Amino acid sequence: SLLSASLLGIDFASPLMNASGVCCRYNEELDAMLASDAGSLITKSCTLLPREGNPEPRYTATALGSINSMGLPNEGYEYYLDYAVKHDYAKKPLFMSVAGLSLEDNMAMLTAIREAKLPAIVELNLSCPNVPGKPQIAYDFEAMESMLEAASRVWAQPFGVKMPPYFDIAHFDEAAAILNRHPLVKFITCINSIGNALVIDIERESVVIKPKDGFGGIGGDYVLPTALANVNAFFRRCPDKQVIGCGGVKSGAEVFMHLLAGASLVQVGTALQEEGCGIFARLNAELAEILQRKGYRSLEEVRGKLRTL
Ligand SMILES: O=C(O)c1[nH]c(=O)[nH]c(=O)c1I
Repeated sequence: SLLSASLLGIDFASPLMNASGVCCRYNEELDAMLASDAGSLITKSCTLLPREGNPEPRYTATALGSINSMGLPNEGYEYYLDYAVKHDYAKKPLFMSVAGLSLEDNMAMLTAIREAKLPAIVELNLSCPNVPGKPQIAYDFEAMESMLEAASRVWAQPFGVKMPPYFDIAHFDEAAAILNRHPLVKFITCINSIGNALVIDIERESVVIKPKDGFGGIGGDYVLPTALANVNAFFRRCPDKQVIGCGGVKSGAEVFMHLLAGASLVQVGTALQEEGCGIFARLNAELAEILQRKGYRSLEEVRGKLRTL
């Protein structure tokens, strides 16, 4: 149909899904995603053991988006593996986000998930910005290379990566070259939040989240142009891979922008957190209206068709 999409040869009724971290920590949230009009769903990034995460308040919405320093709160990988074992893959595809605190933890989780022999799609999170003392992997190119080499060896089947935003053409070039050296990396999700921003409330003359003196990753309107640039930069540099767009989606228009930039699927974070799962019916309808108005009959016809001047 008009909104059909595919990734790794798997079919999706809609290109839309949640961004990992939103509406996906607990079974009830994942079931709400399953019942929604999203084409697929992804679990909260998981660690070997359950984590409470950072002290609250650790998420705040603003007029232009959101700021968070959650600190990787999750139920531990076995909780999400249980969900993946029970999931009905004929209903809609399921992604698992993995964000171990070390290379060894990631290998242990990937081994356990591999041994479960499930059709779940793995998105390896290389960009968690809020674990104090842990620099995010994708800003350390040697660490990223090592992680991808180990994950390719251990997982030994297609997977994807969740990337932070880059802001320098030389960094797009180097990161893409590393990803292109790992053929099992079949999709790239761009972007994670823009890390370590600071939101100030002038009434209280204060920061708005407790962890890290108020420093946190931002999402929403703040990040849309950066997200589109990262989607298009990796789409241009990685012709053998697919790109999942994430960042600044709140209407059909931004979904359409991500598709033009090269996205195969599109994730929704801040707007989902604020509006709830009903957003997917609205976004599907708004996207369909744009496609019909412009005479497109499939997402294929739009993907990567961004014109330059
Ligand atoms: O603080 C978090 O839990 C978090 N927050 C984000 O904005 N992105 C991430 O990948 C993660 I793992």
